[in-house]
Amino acid sequence: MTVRSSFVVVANRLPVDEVSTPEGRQWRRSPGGLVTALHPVLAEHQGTWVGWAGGTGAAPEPFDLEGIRLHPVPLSAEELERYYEGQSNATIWPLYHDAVETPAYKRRWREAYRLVNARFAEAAADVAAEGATVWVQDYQLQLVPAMLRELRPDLRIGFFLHIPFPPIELFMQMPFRTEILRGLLGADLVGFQQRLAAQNFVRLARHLLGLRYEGQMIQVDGRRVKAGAFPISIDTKEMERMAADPTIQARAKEIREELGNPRTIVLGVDRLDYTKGIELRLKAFRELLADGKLTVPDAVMVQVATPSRERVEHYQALRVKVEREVGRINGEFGRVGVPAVHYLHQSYSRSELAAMYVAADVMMVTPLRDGMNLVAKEYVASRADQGGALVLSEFAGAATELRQAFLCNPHDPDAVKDALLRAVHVERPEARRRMRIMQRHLRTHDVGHWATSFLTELGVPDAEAA
Ligand SMILES: O=P(O)(O)OC[C@H]1O[C@@H](O)[C@H](O)[C@@H](O)[C@@H]1O
Repeated sequence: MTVRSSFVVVANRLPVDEVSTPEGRQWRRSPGGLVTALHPVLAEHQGTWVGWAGGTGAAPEPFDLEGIRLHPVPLSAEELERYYEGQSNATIWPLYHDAVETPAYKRRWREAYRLVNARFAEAAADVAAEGATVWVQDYQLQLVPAMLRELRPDLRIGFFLHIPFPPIELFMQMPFRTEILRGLLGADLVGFQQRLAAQNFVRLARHLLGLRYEGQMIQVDGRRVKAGAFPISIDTKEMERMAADPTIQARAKEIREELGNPRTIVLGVDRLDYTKGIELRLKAFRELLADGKLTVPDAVMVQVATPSRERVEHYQALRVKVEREVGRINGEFGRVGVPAVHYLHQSYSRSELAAMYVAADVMMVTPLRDGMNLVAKEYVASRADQGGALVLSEFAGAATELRQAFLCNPHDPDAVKDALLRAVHVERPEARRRMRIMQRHLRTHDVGHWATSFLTELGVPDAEAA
């Protein structure tokens, strides 16, 4: 029997991982910030999360986990290739990130995207109670709001885009641009990470459909659709607590020792994605070694590059480039047993990452374009000792809030080198001052604050539960 909920989240992925235990395969809640933020609201409303459970073929039956109903949506192998790897991650992802890699446009990908979006919309329509609130997440599901409204005009529908929303000139490249825009306009509230992105959206509605707007309110088919900025954040308290844990602190010390107790550890933690600016960061480090401004083993770099979207061509090409650069740096500047760059193409647990944050003197977050970048926020929250320094690209959404970071333009190699050197040599009191201000901001602007602001704006009565 289908359980109906008054609060439904729809996202490409379910917030669960399948793990092997002695009792067999089991589902575990994944540690992401989004599910942490939404858990109280979901639990309070006997909420349902609609999403893909990973894998292809038949989906598991709906199940309950820690007070949330999980409703899996199936994807066939062909849909995985066309909807997820193709349209979502080889068309929309690069286009929305300033086309830093060339987007590919394929009709069969679009068709699969339509079909899969319709499947998600139908699943949401099935599980939503009369008058329920449905919150649709991210670029993989931009057609869902309009499809869902068509099926269920009684629902209150919110949409949040976690990645950037491009300026009109770029968006206009998209072959089915009107359909995407109409899809988003099916929501009552469309949320973005940045004010500029919300402005891009309302201007696009006028440009493409001739719709009138006032401020952030668009008039469409006799309805009002509101756009707004809601910068996402992390579970600050949980990050602070984890980083302060004695076992994490001990592990951080151990990491420093394993690296040979260098004076400066420079850290990068990213999905291996071409938007993240991993190569330009490596290049900046190499040039500083070549200039003699940094030396091995006084300074070492650790780059975690989590495997991601590995069957998509641009990602395969990036891996080759990054690994070539790492090899070049180690070849030129490493010694036996003392590499200059420790490159880790692996996934790490949250606790190991927390220990790396605590161990690092300088964190480098240098995306060419990023909706927010939560790694930057996690690093700041993890430094209860107010040590460390953050180098941050101006093109990460986080730069709007973390103004005390060492900000740089990632397109300018000299600016990246300069920011890195300033972060390496910053005086302790100045570094502490910067960290303190950023930490204060994150304590009030955590992921719970994000969810509450969005849901309150959407008109959910007891959104404070978030
Ligand atoms: O789900 P993927 O393709 O592994 O990527 C990880 C995440 O990357 C984020 O940046 C996207 O906004 C998410 O929607 C996505 O889930």
